Amino acid sequence: MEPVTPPPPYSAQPTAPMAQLTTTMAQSTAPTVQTAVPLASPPITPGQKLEMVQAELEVAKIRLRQQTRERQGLKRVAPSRAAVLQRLAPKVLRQAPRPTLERMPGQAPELYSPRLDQRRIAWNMILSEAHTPSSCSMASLHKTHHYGLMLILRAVSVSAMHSSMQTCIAVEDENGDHELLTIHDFAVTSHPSKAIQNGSFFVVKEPFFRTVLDEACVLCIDHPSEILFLDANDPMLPYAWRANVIERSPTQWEQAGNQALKGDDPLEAERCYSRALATMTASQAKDVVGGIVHRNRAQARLCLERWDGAYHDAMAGMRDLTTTNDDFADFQNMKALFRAGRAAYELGAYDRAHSAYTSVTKIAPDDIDGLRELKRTEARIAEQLTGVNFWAATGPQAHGTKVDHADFLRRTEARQTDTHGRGLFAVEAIECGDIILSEKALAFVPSPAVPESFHLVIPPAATRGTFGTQSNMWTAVIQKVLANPSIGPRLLGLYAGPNYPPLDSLDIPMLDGRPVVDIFRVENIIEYNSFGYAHDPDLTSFGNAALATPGMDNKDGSMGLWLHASAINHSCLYNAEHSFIGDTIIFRATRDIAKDEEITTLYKEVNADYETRDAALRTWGFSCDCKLCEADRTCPATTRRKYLLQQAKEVLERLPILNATVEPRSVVMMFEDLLAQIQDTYPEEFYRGLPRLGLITLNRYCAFAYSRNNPDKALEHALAVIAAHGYTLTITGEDIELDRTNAMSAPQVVDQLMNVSRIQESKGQMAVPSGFETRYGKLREHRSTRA
Ligand SMILES: C[S@@+](CC[C@H](N)C(=O)[O-])C[C@H]1O[C@@H](n2cnc3c(N)ncnc32)[C@H](O)[C@@H]1O
Repeated sequence: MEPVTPPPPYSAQPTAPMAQLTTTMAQSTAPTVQTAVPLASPPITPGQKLEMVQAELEVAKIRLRQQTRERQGLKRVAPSRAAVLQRLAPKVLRQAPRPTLERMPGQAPELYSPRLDQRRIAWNMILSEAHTPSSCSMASLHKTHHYGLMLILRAVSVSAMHSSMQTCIAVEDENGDHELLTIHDFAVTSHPSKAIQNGSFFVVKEPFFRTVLDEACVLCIDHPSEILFLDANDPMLPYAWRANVIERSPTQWEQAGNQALKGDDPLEAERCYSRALATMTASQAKDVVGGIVHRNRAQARLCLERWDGAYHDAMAGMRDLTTTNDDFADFQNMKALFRAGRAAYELGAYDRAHSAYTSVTKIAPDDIDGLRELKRTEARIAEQLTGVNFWAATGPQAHGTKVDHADFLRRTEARQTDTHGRGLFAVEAIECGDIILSEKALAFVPSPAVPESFHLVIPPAATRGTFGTQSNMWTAVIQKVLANPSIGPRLLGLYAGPNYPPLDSLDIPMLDGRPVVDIFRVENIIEYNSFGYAHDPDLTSFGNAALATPGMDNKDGSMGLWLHASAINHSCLYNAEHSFIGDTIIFRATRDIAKDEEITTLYKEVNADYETRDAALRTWGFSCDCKLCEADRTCPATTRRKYLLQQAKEVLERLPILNATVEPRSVVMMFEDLLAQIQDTYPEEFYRGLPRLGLITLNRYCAFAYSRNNPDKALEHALAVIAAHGYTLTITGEDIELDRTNAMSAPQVVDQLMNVSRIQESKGQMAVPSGFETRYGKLREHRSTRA
């Protein structure tokens, strides 16, 4: 079978030995950056980081282009083994402690992200040109190299760290040609030894070289499915390499698996159990010993968080009770059911978990563990219908990073929109303030433990680099989907940017027993769909901000990917606002939402200046067509407003100096004058009923300035802040009505509403506590609950 889309890096004409490949394509892997900053240096701001990232990107690309020109079309001369090992040596020496590539249960995500040498500001990696994974099985490939072909290689060194996300190792082929091989860490994670050992054998499917900055060319593997490890006695190996290993019996493999499981090595245990099953006949696999091996492999897979496989193994490990009726068989089935229940629970398949635990309680009605798990699962099933009250009794802070609650998604569904791709729609009316949905992340990564250091991943053709938490997210998502291919259809159904049209089939194909995942598509999915935790806890409307790191931008701070919520499109006049509790995202309605109305949210804080706002949204590949953007685009005064807003910004920056040198009253008068001019740039025919964002900041300042000695003026400016957010406040006698149709909720609105209430109280007009105050009280910490 030929690959559907020929990957660009392959040379068109395969030749014989590895040594004769030519370098025709500019593929690159940069060396790790040597920029050293002393440990005690002050923290680097996101802005400075971005500058460094851009500078590095430019330097790397210039050097790369130059070297590519020099090498274009050159016949490759195979380096000697000594030369290859010499190239590898410095990497081995400077190697930082390798991460544990497989995350163990209960281990916090940051512990398995690569630990960084703190003296380095960045570990960078320039990617290959994006290409699809090989779609060929081993049996369909010829035993040599390049497109349609494969290489069989032997490692001749220990592996070293090539970049923050790549391993490299010296290899040889059966002709005795030597090369350096770089492997994306994703591809190594499922290898039993967790790193490639000296002397190990493997097949590389459709291999290619890429040019690197400091070391001629290297063979490279990006997609995890393109490397397959072979046993020492595999018949595919050249005769001279093959070891005379005596094959173990199924029972011996099973015992080796048990030993590994006891020794806390679930990866090796899984490999041994798989070998035990592979060496059994079909009928053996179904009998008692086969059942034991399946159940044990289920346990190993639970430890590896391979829930899909764990569930199937556990179910395969069930003994048929119609033919056997003894206590031991019951005991074995309870084991299988507990394992199936746990795997299903972790996958969020609560109906399957419920059925497993119900069966447990049928076998042993008084089993405490069975009853507890059944109750827990029933609570999750109820939450899917009713939602979760995260604030009940203990409050949001009580939930850890990994929230043990079910998703609440039934009020919304994804549908096709006319112009924005898929969108999320309400299937029932939702009241202002109500929870629209809550969802656990497919993958969640907290901000790096060492914020001063960061990964930098640079696709060579792109103008953007990926850094910070986002590169850790990439690893987390790939690991999750490799371990649980059943997630594939929901993940691959997400928008992946303009270069990745929707797939015909969303199932993850299996080839040679391994899931085939296109890591470049997944990287784009993360880029377009993940949410970053707000970096300013003060701007977080509700939920806990513990995972947000002040001073970090989204790419550096905690972030996650939510499959259902990813269908939500942007609108500056949004009707939903999100926050986070642990790894759960929660959307609430900021106004009443009608049945069948589209749910929209803010992708980026809305800037009063249209050009700035539009530029930010264009990074997602669109221009917003909400009424506010439409007004800003067509209103002739938008340019003048930009000029005035710049003036206001400059004045505000000079505020401390002004306050010290000028009579405060004159500053306020200057602001009022500017406000009047900005107000003129919002003609009523364009902005009726819409927010006027350029009026917010200065009105807030004036409301504050007047709050001590001029309650009427303070009230006027407080009401102006509320109106500038798009709220229409109508006061008729004692009735106050707030029209939220085009409003933008914000903590400042809550502040100003409370200001209004205070001012009225000071004027002797006592407000009757209602709504917000009866629900949340008057305490300042509750200001975070939005209007
Ligand atoms: C997280 S996805 C949202 C779901 C997406 N529409 C889909 O089809 O799956 C983000 C992408 O949706 C599109 N999008 C979101 N809001 C939009 C808007 N207001 N106008 C046009 N496209 C929008 C953009 O292509 C953006 O990169």
